[in-house]
Amino acid sequence: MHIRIGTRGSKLALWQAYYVQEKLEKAGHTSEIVIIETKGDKILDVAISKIGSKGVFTEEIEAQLADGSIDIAVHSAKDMQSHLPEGFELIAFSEREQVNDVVVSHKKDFQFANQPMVIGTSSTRRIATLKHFYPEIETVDIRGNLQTRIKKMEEGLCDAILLAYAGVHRMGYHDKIAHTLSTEEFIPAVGQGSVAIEVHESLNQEKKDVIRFAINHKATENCLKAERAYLRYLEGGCSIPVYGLARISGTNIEMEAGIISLDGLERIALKLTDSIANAEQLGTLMAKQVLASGGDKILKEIKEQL
Ligand SMILES: NCc1[nH]cc(CCC(=O)O)c1CC(=O)O
Repeated sequence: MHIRIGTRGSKLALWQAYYVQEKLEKAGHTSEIVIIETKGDKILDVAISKIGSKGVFTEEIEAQLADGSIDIAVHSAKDMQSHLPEGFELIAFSEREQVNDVVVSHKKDFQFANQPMVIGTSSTRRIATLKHFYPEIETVDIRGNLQTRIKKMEEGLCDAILLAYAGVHRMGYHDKIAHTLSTEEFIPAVGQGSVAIEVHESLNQEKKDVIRFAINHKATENCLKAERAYLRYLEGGCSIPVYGLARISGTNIEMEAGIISLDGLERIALKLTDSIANAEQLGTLMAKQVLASGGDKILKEIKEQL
């Protein structure tokens, strides 16, 4: 079968598209990559929260899925909204790689610790978590793709930056990893480390099946079902510091998730377990318990502040 793969043109997005292409090829399918520029790629100097975060990196891609110009779109799973627009669905999740956030530094003798230093990150989740566990550390806003961020750091903006291991690994910057953050403190963003395949419901079923068979990793899919159900119930957009990580343990799924106030003072992190078959219910139950444990108040405050 021949599959047309739509993707953004950033280096990370292209890595993901080639990764999917390779998996399709191994399963005996040919494919081509179609690069699509989105509004989010064109507007570089305005904070995403100001353009309205919904769909700025996906609208143009979804238009091509809907009219059949492309068969699938490839995304970082963690960048996908918890509610997709009507008619779109995620049909596969690639095997998740190491989920941790990492500290990347250009300084040879860099030591990550709770002592004065400047760390670059624009993620509200990472900023609040640093404030909670490492109050001595100062943060500075840093934007752009990985290459741009590393350049800004080397030019002196900060001592180190916080990134997802997955992106650092995909871009080949292992040698700059100074420290791997524990998932106990830095619970990652929902979906971190997996690549998601989006289609329009009109795509023919045989193609959907073939693509799912070539790319989907069942254990990752179950974990992401729980995590995305959690995010969906909270209606947390990407600028809200909620986190959630599910892992398979035998026939069970173990989930750790919560929310943190923007100043880092109030942090909720709960653990729940259920059987794999109840992955989605587990995510929803987690959201209800996080809200009931004070998360509702934190979420309300965050929405007022952002
Ligand atoms: N928010 C941007 C983004 N989207 C996906 C990744 C990395 C790859 C992944 O986690 O799947 C990153 C960079 C980062 O957070 O450091």
